[in-house]
Amino acid sequence: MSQVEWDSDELEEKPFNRQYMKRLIKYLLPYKRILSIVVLIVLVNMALSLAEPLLLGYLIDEGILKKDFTIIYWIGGVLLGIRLLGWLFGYLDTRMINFTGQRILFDLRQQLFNHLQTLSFRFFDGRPAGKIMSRITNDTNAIGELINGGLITMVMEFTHLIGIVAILLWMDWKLALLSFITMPLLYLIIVVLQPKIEGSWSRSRKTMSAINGNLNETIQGIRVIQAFSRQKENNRRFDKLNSNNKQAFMRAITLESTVWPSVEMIGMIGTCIVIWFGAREVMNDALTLGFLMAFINYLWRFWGPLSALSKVYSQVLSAMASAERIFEILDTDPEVADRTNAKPMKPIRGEVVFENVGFRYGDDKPQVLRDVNLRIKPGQRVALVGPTGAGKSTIVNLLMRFYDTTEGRILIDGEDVKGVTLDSLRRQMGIVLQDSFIFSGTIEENLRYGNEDASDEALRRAAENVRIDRFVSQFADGYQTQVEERGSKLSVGQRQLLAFGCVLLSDPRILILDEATSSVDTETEQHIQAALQTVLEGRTAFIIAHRLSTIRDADLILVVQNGTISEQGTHEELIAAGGLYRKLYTTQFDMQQSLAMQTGA
Ligand SMILES: Nc1ncnc2c1ncn2[C@@H]1O[C@H](COP(=O)(O)OP(=O)(O)OP(=O)(O)O)[C@@H](O)[C@H]1O
Repeated sequence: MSQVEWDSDELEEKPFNRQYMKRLIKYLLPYKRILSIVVLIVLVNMALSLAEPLLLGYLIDEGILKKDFTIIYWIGGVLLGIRLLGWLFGYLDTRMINFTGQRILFDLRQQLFNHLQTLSFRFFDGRPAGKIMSRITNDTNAIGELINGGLITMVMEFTHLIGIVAILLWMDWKLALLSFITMPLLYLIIVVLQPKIEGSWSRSRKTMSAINGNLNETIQGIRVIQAFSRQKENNRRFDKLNSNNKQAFMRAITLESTVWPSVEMIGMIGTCIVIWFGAREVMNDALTLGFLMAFINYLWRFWGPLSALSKVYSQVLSAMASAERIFEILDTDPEVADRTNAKPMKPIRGEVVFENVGFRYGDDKPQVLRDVNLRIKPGQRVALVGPTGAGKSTIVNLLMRFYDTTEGRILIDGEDVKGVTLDSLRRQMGIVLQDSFIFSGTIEENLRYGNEDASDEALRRAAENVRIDRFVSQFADGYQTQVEERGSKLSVGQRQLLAFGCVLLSDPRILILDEATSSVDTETEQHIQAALQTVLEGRTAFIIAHRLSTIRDADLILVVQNGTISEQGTHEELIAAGGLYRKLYTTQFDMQQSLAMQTGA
C-alpha cells in the first residue's frame, strides 16, 4: 500500500485501480441478492423505456397515418403503462439501492471506527485529528455515493447506450453510421473539456474545505483571536479564501454551461443529417414517417447516458482516492498489540522495574530515552522531574504501553508488560492527564468512565473523597448535569477533580498523574492536593511534577535529563547532593518567594 500523504493537500482523484475496486466490491457481496434484484429491475426498466420510440413509430405509421383509433388508444395505453411501471420500478430501485448503500456505508464506517480505536499512539502522532475525521466521514461518503448512485447509473446508462446503438444499427445501419459522423468531434470535446470541468469542481471543493478549516480554527481559537484583536487580519484571510471559492465555482459553472450545450449542438448536427437524408427517403417511400421519428427519438436519447457516464467516471476516480485513504487506515496494524501467547495480567501489587530501557518515537527519530533503570516498590510514590522535553511523559507512556520499548524491558510484579494482554494491564492502571479530557455526557457518566458497574454508594464516596460533591450540588441537575465535550462548562480545577474521581472509582493499582501546570486558585489547589492524597493512597504512583513544592514528601524523586535518570533519591537526599534537582528547587523556591512578596501574600 502506498504511503498516503497526510500533511499536504490530499488528492481528490486517483487513477482507476482494479485492486481497490475489487476490495470495494467485497463490501457489496453480503448484499448480492438484493443488488441482483436491483440490477434486474433496472434492466427491465431500461428495456421498457427503449421500447417507447419504436411504439411511437408504430403509432404514427399504423395509427395516425392509417387513422386507426384502436391502435392509437392501445399504444397510448401501453405508453402510459410503461411510464407507470417505470415509476414503480424506479421507486423500488431507489429504495433498495439507498437502503443497501446505507448498510454498506454503515459497515464501512463501523469497521473503520473499530479499527481506529485499536491503533497505537504512533498512528495518531503527526496525523491531524481533522484529517482522520474527514476520512471517516467524507471518504466513506464518497464511496457511499459511488455505490448509491454511481454503480447503478453505470449499469443503467451503459446498457442504455449499448441498447440505443444496437437498436439504431438494427433499424438502419447506414443511417446509423451517418448519424455517428459527428462522434469524433464529440469525443474530442468530452475528452478535452470534461477533465477541465472536473478539475475546476475539484478546485471549488478544495477552496470550500479551506473555508471550513479556517472556520474551524477561528471557532476553536476565538478566545486567542479576540484577546489579540486579530479580527481584522482574520477577516482579510477569510475574504481571500471566500473569493477563491467564488472564483473557482464561477469557473466551474461557466465551463459546464458551455460544454453540454456544445455537446447537444453537435448532437443536433447528427440529427439534422438524419433529418435531411431521412426526409428524402420518406418522400421516396423508402422509409416510413414513424420509422424516421423513432430513429430521431433514439438519437436524442443518446446524449443523456453519455453525460451521466462521464459524471460517474469522475465519481469513480474520486472514490479511488477515498478508497486509498480508507484502506491505508484499515491496513495499518496496531503496533502495540497482544502477542499470540499473551496472558492476562494477575492482580497487580505494584512493583515496577525498568531494565535498560531505551526508546525512540520512530526509526528515523532521535533516541529519547536511553539506559533507564528503575526499581519501584509496591505503594511507592514516585515523582518525575526535569526540564521540558527530557522524557518524563515518555517514561509513563511506556509504562502504560502506549508505545513499546525499543530496547530493554519493563516488568510489573516481575511480568514483562509485553507478555500480558493490554486490556488486563490497562484495566489495573490509571492515568490523569494535565488537561483532563471530559466526554460529552453527564457528570456521573464521566465519573463512571473507568468503572461503569460501580455502586451508587461507591460513586458517592469517591465524589466526596475528591470533593466534587461540593460543586456538583450547586448544579440544578447534580450528577446528571450534562457537560460538554472537553468539559467547557467546568473550570480547570473542577475538571481535574472530576478526573481524580473517575480514577478513584476505577481503583487502579498503578496510578500515573501528570500534574496540571495551569495555575488554579489557592482554595482549589488545596482541594486538589487533599483529593490527591486520597487518590494516591495504597497505590504505586508516578507523578510528573511541575511544582516541586508538591512532591517534597515523595518516596522517590527521579530527575530526568536528556532521556536518562541523572539523579534519584528523596527530597532531602537530592538537595544534599547539590545537583540539578537542588538547582531546579531553589530557582522555583526563589521565584515563589519573590512572587509572594510582590503580591503581599
Ligand atoms: N509523539 C512523539 N513523536 C515524536 N517525538 C516525540 C513525541 N512525543 C515526544 N517526543 C519527543 O520526545 C522527547 C521527550 O518528550 P517528553 O514528552 O517525554 O518530555 P517531557 O519531559 O515529558 O516534557 P514536558 O515536561 O514538556 O512535558 C522530546 O524531545 C519530544 O520532542
